[in-house]
Amino acid sequence: MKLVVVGLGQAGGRIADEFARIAIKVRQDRGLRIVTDILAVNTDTADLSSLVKVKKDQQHRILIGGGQTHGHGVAKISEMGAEIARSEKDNLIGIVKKNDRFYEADAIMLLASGGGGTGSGTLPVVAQAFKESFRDKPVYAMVALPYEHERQTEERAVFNTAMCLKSTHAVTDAIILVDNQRFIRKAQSLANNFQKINELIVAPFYNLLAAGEENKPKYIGSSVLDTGDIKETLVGWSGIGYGTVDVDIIPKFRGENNYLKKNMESQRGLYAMDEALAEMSVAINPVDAGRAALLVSGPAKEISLDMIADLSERLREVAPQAQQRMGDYPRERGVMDVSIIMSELADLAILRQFFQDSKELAVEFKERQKLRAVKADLTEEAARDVPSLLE
Ligand SMILES: Nc1nc2c(ncn2[C@@H]2O[C@H](COP(=O)(O)OP(=O)(O)OP(=O)(O)O)[C@@H](O)[C@H]2O)c(=O)[nH]1
Repeated sequence: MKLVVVGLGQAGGRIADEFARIAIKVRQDRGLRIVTDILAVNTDTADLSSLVKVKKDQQHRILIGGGQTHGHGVAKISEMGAEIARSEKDNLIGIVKKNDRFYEADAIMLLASGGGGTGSGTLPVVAQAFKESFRDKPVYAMVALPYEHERQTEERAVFNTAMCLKSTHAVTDAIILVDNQRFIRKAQSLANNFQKINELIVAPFYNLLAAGEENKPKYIGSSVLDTGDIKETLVGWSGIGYGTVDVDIIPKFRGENNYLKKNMESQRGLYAMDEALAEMSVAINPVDAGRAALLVSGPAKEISLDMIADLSERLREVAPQAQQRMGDYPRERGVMDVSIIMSELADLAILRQFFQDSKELAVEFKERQKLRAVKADLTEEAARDVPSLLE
């Protein structure tokens, strides 16, 4: 599968940069193309300059709203991000279309954080514009949700996220939710290490995108998870998970007993699958998933039909209502990994929390505004009889 990747705002740009890194790696290591173009769009010049892999020209690092922000961002005001995007959308559509390989792209992936102002505000507006202009390509969004401490202390982060999610859901084919907090559960030191978090976020896409593009017969699995499968799976609220196991962690069976040998192979796959489920990008209830896709990748010798059947059975157990798609990709060396997409999720507690909190915040913001207006009137009243120095 080939994507046009567009990162919006600082987080979006950095995640796009990570997509650029893996795209280069897939091209070098496997001779495959998984993206047709990667753009970073921002209201902040410094954020654009700090990227590493996204091409440096103005057609790839795109400054928008320079007239309003003078290149300094929108300071968390997502309404301003949205307004800027409305005036720049035709320009962005033009840039995306101009790329020679655009016709090869299977879908568009937009990336942003929910908590800032540029990414959260521009995302729904750009998604809607792309959806209307590029009718044959699905538009997906990936949204990084704020950390727990930001949810507790930064009202704007909650409010922006809720507005962004509600609006983006209305105009995209799927939203992949990425809860930043889940990526620091294991190691608190990751809190300030966005590069590492972004690597973890993007890791599942390496094989998921490459598997369907593979053209060498020996690397084509018995069941290919191709672009059509991913498009059929990615619908509505979605999460993504990735698990990996060292092939040597469960020693190879060297005896003659085929049953035990197969059993050990399956154990490796199941181990990686359990990790992928435990490490989903957002807390989900898999029982609630309407669609699921699983890709297992590993050395050809280690992937058997029995193992795929076992993984499929486990997936059926954990997500019994999901329309299931499975694939194998005999490519990796030394490791076996499993990538999982869970989609069409209806029961997401974290979403309800964002919407509920921001509903209360909206009321509070109005109250505060009223109070400020009353106080301003009182001050003006008090100043009325003071002589002015101006003519
Ligand atoms: N996953 C991830 N999250 C990030 C990254 N950088 C910032 N964030 C999160 O994104 C939110 C802040 O949004 P930014 O993307 O920095 O803001 P912006 O969209 O550029 O908007 P403004 O700065 O207001 O113009 C916070 O919740 C951060 O925790 C990143 O590289 N990766």
